[in-house]
Amino acid sequence: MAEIAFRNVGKRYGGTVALSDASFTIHDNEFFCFFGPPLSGKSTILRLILGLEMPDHGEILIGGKPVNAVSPAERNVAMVFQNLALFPHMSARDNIRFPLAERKVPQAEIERKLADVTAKLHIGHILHKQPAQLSGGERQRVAIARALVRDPVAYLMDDPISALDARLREETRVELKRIQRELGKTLIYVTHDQEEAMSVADRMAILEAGVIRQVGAPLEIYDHPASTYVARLLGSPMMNILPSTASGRDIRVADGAIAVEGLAGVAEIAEVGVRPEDIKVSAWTQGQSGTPSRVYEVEPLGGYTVVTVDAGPSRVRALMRGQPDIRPETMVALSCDAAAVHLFSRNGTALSR
Ligand SMILES: Nc1ncnc2c1ncn2[C@@H]1O[C@H](COP(=O)(O)OP(=O)(O)OP(=O)(O)O)[C@@H](O)[C@H]1O
Repeated sequence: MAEIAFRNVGKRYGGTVALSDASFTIHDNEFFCFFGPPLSGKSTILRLILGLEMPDHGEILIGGKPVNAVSPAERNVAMVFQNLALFPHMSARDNIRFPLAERKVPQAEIERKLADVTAKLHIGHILHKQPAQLSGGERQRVAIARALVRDPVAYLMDDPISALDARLREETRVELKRIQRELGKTLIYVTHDQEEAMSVADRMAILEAGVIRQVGAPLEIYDHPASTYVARLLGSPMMNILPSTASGRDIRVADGAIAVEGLAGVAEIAEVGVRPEDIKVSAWTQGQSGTPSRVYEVEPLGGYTVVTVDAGPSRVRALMRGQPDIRPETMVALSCDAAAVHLFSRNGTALSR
């Protein structure tokens, strides 16, 4: 059992709060991501799990047992190096054997573990190669094999693919997800890339300045962000957060520039959120009811198009499929289904209706 849990864990460095009263549980065999902007506390969490840092307060549990007083070696969680670095002068085989040879594990046991992990990761045919002769995906499998050979209860990765170019990053994250599924081991993963977090994680925790703001499955958080902070972090283009005014129970969004049929509000509402893919854009025709808006810019991206519109006091982005016939400076009508609208209070927390 490799469930990893934090109970009210806090960590300061001098006057800086790196992690504030964090509580979460990472389940066994889960691909769990920590996601947040730079300096939000992601690496601090990994160092606390590894035992490289001690919490100021709170309890860390691995497999149900408190480990605050347990040394890093005895915790048996493995860190996969940043950018999946391998020793360049060693073959894949020697790279994988290294952590065991270093610990003076008997030769026969090294060979047995090597055979086991190579079979699991399907890399038997590349063991003789040097890292420079391997593809990005193969290097990744070898780097993971080197971490796994110790048979850790969980393995940790700190922004492991951030230095790769965009295309290789996309390939690598698919590969990572597949490897984790095949191995069925707990993988704890740090990234500052929202698309990467969404694509790989079974569940994720979103951080802001040392505070965990929301924990859940990526799509659950995407569909039900608990705050404007979280809403803005997930999705590209990001969610439009728009001022709203309520008259009675009716809500006017962006001074009426976005028509939302049947949207009923709650008293505390201050802002509404609408995802770009939920905004409908249609050409404005003279004499039509509602409020026209001017198209500010159009970005054709092939499979879809981003249309930026000056809607009342706000600039709104809409994501449209394909290549619609919409030009800059023309007038359009904007609308949205009531069900797709998120309501937020003045302090940015989500309101239920
Ligand atoms: N050893 C340290 N000494 C002093 N302050 C530290 C130390 N390690 C982290 N911090 C501070 O703690 C906070 C959290 O840092 P942390 O490295 O955990 O963030 P992060 O989200 O991993 O950032 P990044 O994405 O840039 O790696 C930051 O304000 C950082 O400056």
